[in-house]
Amino acid sequence: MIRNVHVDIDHAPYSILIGEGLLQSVEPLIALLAQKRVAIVTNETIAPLYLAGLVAQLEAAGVECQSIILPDGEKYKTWDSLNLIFDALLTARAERKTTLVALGGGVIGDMTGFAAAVYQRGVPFIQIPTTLLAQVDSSVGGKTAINHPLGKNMLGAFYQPKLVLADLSTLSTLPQREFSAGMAEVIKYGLIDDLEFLVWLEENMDALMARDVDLIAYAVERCCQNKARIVAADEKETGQRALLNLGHTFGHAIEAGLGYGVWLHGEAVAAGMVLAAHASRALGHLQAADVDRVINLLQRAGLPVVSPALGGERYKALMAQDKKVDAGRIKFILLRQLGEAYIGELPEIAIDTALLAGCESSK
Ligand SMILES: NC(=O)c1ccc[n+]([C@@H]2O[C@H](COP(=O)([O-])OP(=O)(O)OC[C@H]3O[C@@H](n4cnc5c(N)ncnc54)[C@H](O)[C@@H]3O)[C@@H](O)[C@H]2O)c1
Ligand SMILES: O=C(O)C(=O)C[C@@H](O)[C@H](O)[C@H](O)COP(=O)(O)O
Ligand SMILES: [Zn+2]
Repeated sequence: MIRNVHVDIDHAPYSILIGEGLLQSVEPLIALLAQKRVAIVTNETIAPLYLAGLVAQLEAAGVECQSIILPDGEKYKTWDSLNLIFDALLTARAERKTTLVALGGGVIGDMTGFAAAVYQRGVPFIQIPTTLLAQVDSSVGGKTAINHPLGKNMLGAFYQPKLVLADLSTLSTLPQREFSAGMAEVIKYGLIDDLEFLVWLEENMDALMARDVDLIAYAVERCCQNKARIVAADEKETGQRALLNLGHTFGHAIEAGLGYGVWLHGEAVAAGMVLAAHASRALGHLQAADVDRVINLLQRAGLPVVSPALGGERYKALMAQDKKVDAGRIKFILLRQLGEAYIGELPEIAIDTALLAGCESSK
């Protein structure tokens, strides 16, 4: 069964196709090519698993394929890696109608999308997400970026793909730690504005973590529906799209503070959502039992719920770089109740209370 979620952005609508074995029949991808030529961007881990099969199918359909294989890891989400893509495209004389195909997780997707936005001022691109995180979140919505040592995803562009092809079968090779990381973003959707889904996740988390394929398919579809709705209403994050940043103000500080790749993005978001829950409790919105519910669900997904002891001043300095900062004031995504997030500010005392409650002791 192929599930199809439509992303209804006026100037750039597209489909998210979700199903098992989609990489075995890539006709929908071929149908969208502006010329019979693609450059597939992937990494050293994914290439041996899925690249040859994809290339064989495309070549059988007469599509000329260039493969660009990058080093693997969040620490390579950099200008240097982006330049490797540009060098390869220019050397091969890739043209304006050549489609870039991102085959991989969020790191590959974010960098390929950015390269596509910039190469010859914009070429088509297609997402083939191969991690749970990429299938439920990063391949959808057109946020593309690289990191800077001073801040996460600081350089990038909004640039939508022409198609997202989420083959659930690729998750069979995904390590459990990475699967857990993706589950953090899944839980995020429930917390933001989908209480019914949050309850469903509480009921089904053990089966999801045991990789029940039907449940995973439903979760991926539900997350994509939620993200598509939010992104279609606010493509460039002038307002409500920022809700998708729940846990990220703290989480990005953890990623940059520890060094990119030490904690996975999803792990940092999980611990960051716990800090956001503690902060929401400090404001009087959540009860202790609500915070425990968040912690319990994340733990059942194999995720960290205690943040590293970077120190309050370091957290605040890193969060002061957040993209949601407005006139020097940090905007946080907070919870009015479970399933209802809002954009707000935090008094210093609430930040301190949250960090005290949610960080490892520095002793
Ligand atoms: N653009 C967005 O809206 C958005 C949303 C969420 C996260 N992100 C970004 O996404 C990145 C995290 O993405 P991620 O969690 O996918 O990490 P990732 O891209 O680093 O992939 C995780 C690991 O799994 C490996 N891998 C990928 N697919 C595999 C498969 N099928 N089998 C075996 N191994 C596989 C990768 O090589 C890597 O080692 C972060 O940089 C984050 O900032 C972007
Ligand atoms: O799509 C969005 O919008 C998100 O915020 C999704 C997040 O999960 C993702 O990590 C995103 O890259 C964070 O955005 P940023 O603008 O804070 O870098
Ligand atoms: Zn994220």
